[in-house]
Amino acid sequence: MNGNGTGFTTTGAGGGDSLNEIKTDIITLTRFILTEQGRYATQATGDFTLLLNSLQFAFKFISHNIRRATLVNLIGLAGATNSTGDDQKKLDVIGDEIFINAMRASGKVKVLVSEEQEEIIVFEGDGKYCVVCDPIDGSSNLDAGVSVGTIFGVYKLQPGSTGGVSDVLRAGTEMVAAGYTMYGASANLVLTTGNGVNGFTLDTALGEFILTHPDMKIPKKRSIYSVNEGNTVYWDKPTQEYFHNLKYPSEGLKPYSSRYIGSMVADMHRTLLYGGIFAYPSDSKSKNGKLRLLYECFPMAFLVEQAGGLATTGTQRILDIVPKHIHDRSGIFLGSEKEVLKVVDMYKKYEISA
Ligand SMILES: O=P(O)(O)OC[C@H]1O[C@](O)(COP(=O)(O)O)[C@@H](O)[C@@H]1O
Repeated sequence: MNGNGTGFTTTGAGGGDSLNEIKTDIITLTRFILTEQGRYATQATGDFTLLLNSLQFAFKFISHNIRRATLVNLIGLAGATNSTGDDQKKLDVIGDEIFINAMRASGKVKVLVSEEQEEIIVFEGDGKYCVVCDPIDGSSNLDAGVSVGTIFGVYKLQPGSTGGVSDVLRAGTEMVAAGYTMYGASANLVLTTGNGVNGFTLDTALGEFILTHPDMKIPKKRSIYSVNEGNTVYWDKPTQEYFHNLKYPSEGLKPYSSRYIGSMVADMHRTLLYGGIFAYPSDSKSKNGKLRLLYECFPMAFLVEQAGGLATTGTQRILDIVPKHIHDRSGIFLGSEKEVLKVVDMYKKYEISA
């Protein structure tokens, strides 16, 4: 067991490296999950490992198609809209199909929710997991080659259930695993099963996700904010004052830096690594946010909390919310603990309660 609690070394010390620095003792995702299941899941049946194997196959297949999209005319619109009214990109449809087929083929999934599907999908068989996903998050950036990603969350089927919407209309606190794969310079999978957060990088030559970021911890504070300021006029007073204070700090303090890619996975990957705060506040009139609770907010909130950060609406912990519909949306602020606590304090100052 070494200092980073994962039991694995990524620096080579004791990792059995051969003389010329070729890493010969690499930790693949499957090896990592098998060890983790062995350590945490007393009655590990291997079902979760098989589910994760199907998930990583879907990520590799989607990554492959995104990389060659311009070459094989997979760029542009598919000519249809999805369940929440967004124009579907061709890769939204391809990513969705790849994900659905992989989850069906795993034999371990009973219920699937996808951003691209109006209703839940209930698979044949005795799968005991429910998966919620956004197959291609940030797809509005695809044609510009900006990083996009797949976001997912996993619930256990409720005891005695034969698979229905009530298996997924549950608080985020009931999720047993969550993560995202970002398709950027490389494909990065960031995963939690409730025992911390670990990051893996796809080695396309080996076709394996390799542990490269063990035991990720988000910095407690960092002067970086990430929000679409074009929406400022729609924000409520606490949100407007909060971001105003970051840009016009009191005497002697430096203003925060602004970073916004417009692809939640990419903005969250940077926030997890560097710290700071990402937000998509709700509209003060409709009280509606843009990002979907089940397959965008919950998985990211689970990861951030497991990495030592916080996730809130401003007045409520994101993971405590119980959705009423599978495509419900919510306002969200998440990231470094000290940054998010300033948002909570601002809402308290305005006495705005949940
Ligand atoms: O363009 P906006 O309004 O800033 O919204 C950007 C946000 O919307 C999203 O693109 C929504 O995701 P989808 O692409 O999955 O619909 C997020 O990735 C991103 O954070």
